[in-house]
Amino acid sequence: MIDDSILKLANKIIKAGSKSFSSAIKLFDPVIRYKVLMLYAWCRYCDDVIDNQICGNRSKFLKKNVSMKHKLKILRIKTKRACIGFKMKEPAFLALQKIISIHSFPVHLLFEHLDGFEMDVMERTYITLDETLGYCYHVAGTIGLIIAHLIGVKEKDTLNCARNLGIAFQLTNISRDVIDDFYVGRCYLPLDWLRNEGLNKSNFVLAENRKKLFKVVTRILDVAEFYYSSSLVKLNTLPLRSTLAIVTSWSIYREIGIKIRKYKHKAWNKRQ
Ligand SMILES: Nc1ncnc2c1ncn2[C@@H]1O[C@H](COP(=O)(O)OP(=O)(O)OP(=O)(O)O)[C@@H](O)[C@H]1O
Ligand SMILES: CC(C)=CCC/C(C)=C/CC/C(C)=C/CC/C(C)=C/COP(=O)(O)OP(=O)(O)O
Ligand SMILES: [Mn+2]
Repeated sequence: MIDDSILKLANKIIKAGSKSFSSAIKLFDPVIRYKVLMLYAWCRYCDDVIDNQICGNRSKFLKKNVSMKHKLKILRIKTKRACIGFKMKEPAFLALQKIISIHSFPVHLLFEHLDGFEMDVMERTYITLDETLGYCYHVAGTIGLIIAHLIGVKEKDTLNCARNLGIAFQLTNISRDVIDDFYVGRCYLPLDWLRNEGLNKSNFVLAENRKKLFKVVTRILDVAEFYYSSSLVKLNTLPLRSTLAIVTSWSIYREIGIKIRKYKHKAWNKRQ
């Protein structure tokens, strides 16, 4: 069942794509780790295709001419084909088929995840916190739900904890990457909250506005705290190694937010 070549590649991808997650994943038991690695390979591939990157790294070698809309359409078609058993070529879709062949989970969550990419492709702006949370659900809450299914979670309350952890991670990710995201035309901060500080989606990035930006980001981190704490409620119902892996990723990623609070308006001078 465990196909070595795909496993080796997936390990390389998560090491390049995320120091944070590649360390925590080691604590899962081998079978769950394999499934989560396969899922990461698909997620990272989709994110890289849409962002025109390789493992999260901007790459000058990638061609820029294909429209993001077209790339998203292809991702949806290939994911659908992988789900219904087509013979796939790319490792990301072979990895996805590995999961589907050993563990059934609601595959509609894969398409809800891609719906989050559609918001990026449409260069969506987010007026209220609710709209920002909707984006977080699609790009990360769905991943939490899939991982919970892969761990064997069935219980609704526990699935909600997994969804909430994904949302907490994404709120942290938004806070960490707010300046970098601006330079690729993205702002996930609620425009209402920027307006409260006299900012807008064009000037929040200016050096003279960093202290005001930090006030908005602190509010986002406070919301993330709500999701971090609500994600722990049902952790004790999971197998021990899964709890260990999740608590480790919980602390590592949440630490990024603690560093942002510590460095305040200087938090974006280097990557936390
Ligand atoms: N200064 C930066 N600005 C934007 N992206 C960066 C920067 N440094 C690293 N990255 C991207 O983040 C990814 C991992 O980089 P790095 O190892 O520094 O952070 P990380 O701890 O892995 O982040 P994560 O929170 O994703 O685990 C890479 O995909 C890289 O492209
Ligand atoms: C609590 C229970 C029952 C289960 C836990 C379920 C899990 C592990 C939920 C977390 C899901 C998850 C890992 C979502 C992705 C979050 C996220 C912000 C990913 C971004 O990846 P990075 O590599 O950090 O970001 P970049 O793409 O910006 O580099
Ligand atoms: Mn990363």
